[in-house]
Amino acid sequence: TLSWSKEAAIEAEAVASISCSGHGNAYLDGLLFEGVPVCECKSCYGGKDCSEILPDCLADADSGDPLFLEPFWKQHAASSAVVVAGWHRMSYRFDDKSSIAAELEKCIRELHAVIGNAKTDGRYMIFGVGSTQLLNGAIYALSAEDSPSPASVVAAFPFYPVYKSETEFFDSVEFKWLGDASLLKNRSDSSGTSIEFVTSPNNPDGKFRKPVLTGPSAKTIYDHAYYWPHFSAITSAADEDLMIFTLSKLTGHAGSRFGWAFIKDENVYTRMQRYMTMSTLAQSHDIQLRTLKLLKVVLKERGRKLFEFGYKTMRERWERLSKSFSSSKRFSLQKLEPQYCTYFKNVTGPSPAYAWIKCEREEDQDCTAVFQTANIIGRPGIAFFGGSRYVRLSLIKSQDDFELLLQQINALISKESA
Ligand SMILES: C=C(NCc1c(COP(=O)(O)O)cnc(C)c1O)C(=O)O
Repeated sequence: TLSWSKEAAIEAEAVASISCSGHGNAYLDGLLFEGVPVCECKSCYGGKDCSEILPDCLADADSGDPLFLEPFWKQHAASSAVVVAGWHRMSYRFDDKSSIAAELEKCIRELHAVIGNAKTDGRYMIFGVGSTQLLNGAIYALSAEDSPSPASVVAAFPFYPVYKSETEFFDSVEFKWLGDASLLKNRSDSSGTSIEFVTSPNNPDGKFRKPVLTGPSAKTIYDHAYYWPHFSAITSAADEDLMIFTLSKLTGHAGSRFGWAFIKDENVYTRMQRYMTMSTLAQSHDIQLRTLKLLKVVLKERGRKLFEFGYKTMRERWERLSKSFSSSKRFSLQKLEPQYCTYFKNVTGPSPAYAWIKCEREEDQDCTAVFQTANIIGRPGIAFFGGSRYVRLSLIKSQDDFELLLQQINALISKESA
């Protein structure tokens, strides 16, 4: 029979039972009104129980907030919840003096083996506060301390903007943001070390990528945030010296801030460890416990439940979006091909996290503005160094968000024939 944990379970279920009309949630740490947490409504819904649709609401497709997976976790409420004892792992370190939970490390390695998206043997693991922290940790780790000139940090256009903004923010003598990887394509090897971010599949266009730069002084950080069956066919197991993944795009728990890296070279690992120690000392024990609980759900039936749900959701969204754009001459979507997926053991159709839209008309120089006039908020193409003729629309938010986005897109495209 339950004893000390009963109160926590009762409290959690009481809050979960507050109805927000399916268009919002009440949370244990939510704002209290008359002692009860209020409903926090999804965008474009309001009222005490989120039952009111706000008039003339904008379709916000700016952020890659992965709420498309929330329904899955509600369907798996019992197996994905965890009660955290007040005395849970209070020490800075685990008993074996490491900063990462051995069971969680084992579970993550097993997950990659089951999905077949990465080789993890013979590699060290580091946990980070989101992969955001690991990205700069990797830059620091790959920049040589004794080099006469700073390492040049690059990425092929279009690329995830944080690579530039984070590298410039952590302004260092050891590394400098340079820009497009092609700038260094034909350089002589004497021009120092380059560190290239390779995002595969890519954000914003979902395409598979290889490094632009090769050779002994070209180092590469593989960002595989989206290399999961929700968004991409698994074509082979990534087998690189430095690979980064994030819980945000695997389970959708962006707010938990948990990412991990696999590193082959011991010196690079040691330097990255030093970066993590200097920046956050260690990764939260609370989030490691929760991540373990979530990944045990993912691993049930070799990931089938989560990835069938994720892929089905994203595939259907892409099919509906592609159908809408097929009748447009004004806008075009990125071209993605079906691929054989070694995980589903079948050919799977494109299901990218983002639409990377080009405005084809001569006069539509500012594509973001064109969508803004149609009450659609996208992320400007210039943010990815893809040019102002492009705009990125997030396809991974909630179903409410996607339905409103599609409604506004259909209205915009229908005006072409008017
Ligand atoms: C949320 C968004 N990107 C997250 C992201 C991240 C950061 O994810 P974390 O939540 O910090 O683990 C890392 N790498 C790539 C390629 C990403 O796209 C976005 O592009 O809107």
